[in-house]
Amino acid sequence: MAYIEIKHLTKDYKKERGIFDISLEIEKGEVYGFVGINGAGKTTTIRHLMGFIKPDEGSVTIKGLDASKSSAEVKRYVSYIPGEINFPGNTSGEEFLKEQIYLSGRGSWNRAKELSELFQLDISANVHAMSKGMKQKTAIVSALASDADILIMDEPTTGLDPLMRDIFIDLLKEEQEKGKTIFMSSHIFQEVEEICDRVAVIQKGKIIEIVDIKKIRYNKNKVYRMEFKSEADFKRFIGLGYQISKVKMEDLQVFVEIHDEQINELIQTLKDFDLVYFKEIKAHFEDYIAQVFKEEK
Ligand SMILES: Nc1ncnc2c1ncn2[C@@H]1O[C@H](COP(=O)(O)OP(=O)(O)OP(=O)(O)O)[C@@H](O)[C@H]1O
Repeated sequence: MAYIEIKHLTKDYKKERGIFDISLEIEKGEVYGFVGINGAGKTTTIRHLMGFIKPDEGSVTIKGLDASKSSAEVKRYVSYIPGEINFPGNTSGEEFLKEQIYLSGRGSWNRAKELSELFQLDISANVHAMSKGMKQKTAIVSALASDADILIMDEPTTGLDPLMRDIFIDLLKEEQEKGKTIFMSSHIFQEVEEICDRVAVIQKGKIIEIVDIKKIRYNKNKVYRMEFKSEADFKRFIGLGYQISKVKMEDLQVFVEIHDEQINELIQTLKDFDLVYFKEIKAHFEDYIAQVFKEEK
């Protein structure tokens, strides 16, 4: 059984709003991304994982426990960062962090202090007087200091500046090395590509694609872009029958799609041509997803 198992999860808010028949399996130690545009259904799904809402249909189990029926027990293993942070009580950041460690019965204050320094977070400030970014950092420090087995995070990088986002991403990589299981939503494709093993894409409440990031990173089908010196060479190359994904006539440029095994043959062929340049176009999750969204429309 998967560590986190979402089975046919449905919450119908009517007028095509909500989530519909979502099934995902997240394995132990996996960093799993959940991406989609605003209103796609990320928060609704995550709130089911935390047992905050009951599904109309389907189920969520975490370590075999029903997230809805055994929500208190599930919380013993899970640290959660909500999308909208509203701190209870009228305390300082420090008091809040200490209280969370006390209430959850796990984690360490030393680690919380260390993380606060890393994020340059002033924990003497009252949680209600904190800026959006400070609140986000406090929630992140609390989640990471708790040393939970599973991290569930709803758009955790919202409100962080690029430097802080990098620090956060590095910390997640450390958590992953410790064997933690991470499920995070995001609308920033670049960050999920950087740290996730797999990514599910949600659109209008439905999963439209589950992407194995390694397959994009180590895809054996590559795209090469080349520019020819003369129009004659440009035309002659096009006539050779290679799989051409795009041409830019005015620049005499050609984009060729080719499998790694054929690359030597292509290079041999090109010896007979005058080129301005030849380079590989790196495939990114963002491009891949743009294509998926285009096909879905
Ligand atoms: N309690 C609710 N009652 C009615 N509709 C709701 C409720 N909660 C969410 N929705 C609707 O369900 C859809 C999914 O919302 P959700 O908040 O899960 O999306 P999201 O992907 O998290 O978006 P965002 O990135 O904007 O937070 C939206 O159309 C939203 O308006």
